[in-house]
Amino acid sequence: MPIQRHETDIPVAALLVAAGRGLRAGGDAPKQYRLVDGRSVLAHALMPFLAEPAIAQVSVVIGDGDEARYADAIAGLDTRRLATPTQGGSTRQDSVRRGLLALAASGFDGIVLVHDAARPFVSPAQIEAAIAALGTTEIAAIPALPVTDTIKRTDAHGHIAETPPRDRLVSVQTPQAFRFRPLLAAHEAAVGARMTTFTDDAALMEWAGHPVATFPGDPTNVKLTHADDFLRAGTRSAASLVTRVGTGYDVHAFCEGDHVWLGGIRISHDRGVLAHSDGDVALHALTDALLGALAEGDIGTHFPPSDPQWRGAASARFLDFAADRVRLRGGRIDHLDITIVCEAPKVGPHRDAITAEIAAITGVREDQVAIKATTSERMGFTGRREGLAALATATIRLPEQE
Ligand SMILES: Nc1ccn([C@@H]2O[C@H](COP(=O)(O)OP(=O)(O)OP(=O)(O)O)[C@@H](O)[C@H]2O)c(=O)n1
Ligand SMILES: C[C@](O)(CO)[C@H](O)COP(=O)(O)O
Repeated sequence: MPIQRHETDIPVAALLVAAGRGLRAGGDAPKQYRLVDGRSVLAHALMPFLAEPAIAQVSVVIGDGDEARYADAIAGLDTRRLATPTQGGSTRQDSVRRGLLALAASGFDGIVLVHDAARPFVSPAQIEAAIAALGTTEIAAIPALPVTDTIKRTDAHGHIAETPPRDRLVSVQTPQAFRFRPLLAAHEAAVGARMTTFTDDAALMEWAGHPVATFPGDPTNVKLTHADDFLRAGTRSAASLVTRVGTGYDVHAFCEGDHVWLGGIRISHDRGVLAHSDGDVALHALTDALLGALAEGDIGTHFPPSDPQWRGAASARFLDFAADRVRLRGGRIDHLDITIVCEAPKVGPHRDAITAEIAAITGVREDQVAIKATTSERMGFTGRREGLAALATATIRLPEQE
């Protein structure tokens, strides 16, 4: 697994706490496992962390008995940087502490981003802002938003006791960024001092005497807390993403050989294909379709044929890159449609395997992948069995603000 580093070369880990019971939200399952726009809240929250190149490791803290729900939630995600989940505690504070201890046991040290699984709308920009805000000098940095309502403190009878001046009040969110060792030490010290009612990790760091910096939060990065939040979440999620469609086309000529690669599958054939990479026309067309939907150039822009490192490369790498770009931009893939044009080899017997392979590479369900094939009725270069062609269409959704 390639471990990518923060620009200061300090390893960065993300810790998502998902062990709460969601009592205020109600429902049949803890809120992080409920679906918003076809995906669990936890999957929404995880995806931008899994796609962030600066993050080397993502750990999730889950509730006792939630193992099957967790397995369902992460199915189809890119789990290469996802650690085995840790069992949480009875409070958020205890769950974070347990997650930190598991990270320490794995030998981790560096920067940790602590995020609520109940905040599914976290953007790649907020994750990058958290890392940047910590920079090389801060110990803690948290996203903060100025409050727009007047905030009051009440007494035990519900009467107003105080109206603090609003100009310095902020409401804070996650992801909160910390130097790992001081955060773990603060958590351990708090347990030792029986200080167990902190509602965020920054409050723990304040208690331990550390300065906590702020950076601008994101009003859309709400925490789903009450049942009504789910009604608003469905609307927000659908409204904030716009549909983009991209198309791709690729051809390769046959040459001497005994197999071709099609849709990530090696198929025995009496010809090979002339290509710099493995010559998989289906994956090349699909990569271009995704890059087209993103308006981020084409396969040659990112993987120039003049670059020797791509000689013989598995085209799954190109497709994986394009699918990661969608996630990194906070988007999602809705549908992938491919038509392969050739007289031979026959695609039908391999359709299911190709579908499964493309779904696995791109992190979508198999029912979001359509594989079709046709001959060109013996006309043209495919009809004369001189080569293979593929066309692809990718439908994705991207955040509107982009
Ligand atoms: N024992 C706990 C309690 C909370 N959390 C996590 O901390 C985040 C913020 O907590 P909150 O919104 O309070 O979630 P719940 O505790 O699940 O909600 P409730 O208080 O309504 O039961 C959530 O991602 C939640 O899963 C956790 O990991 N372990
Ligand atoms: C961490 C947090 O999301 C920051 O706003 C918040 O404090 C969590 O509070 P809760 O009591 O767990 O809902």
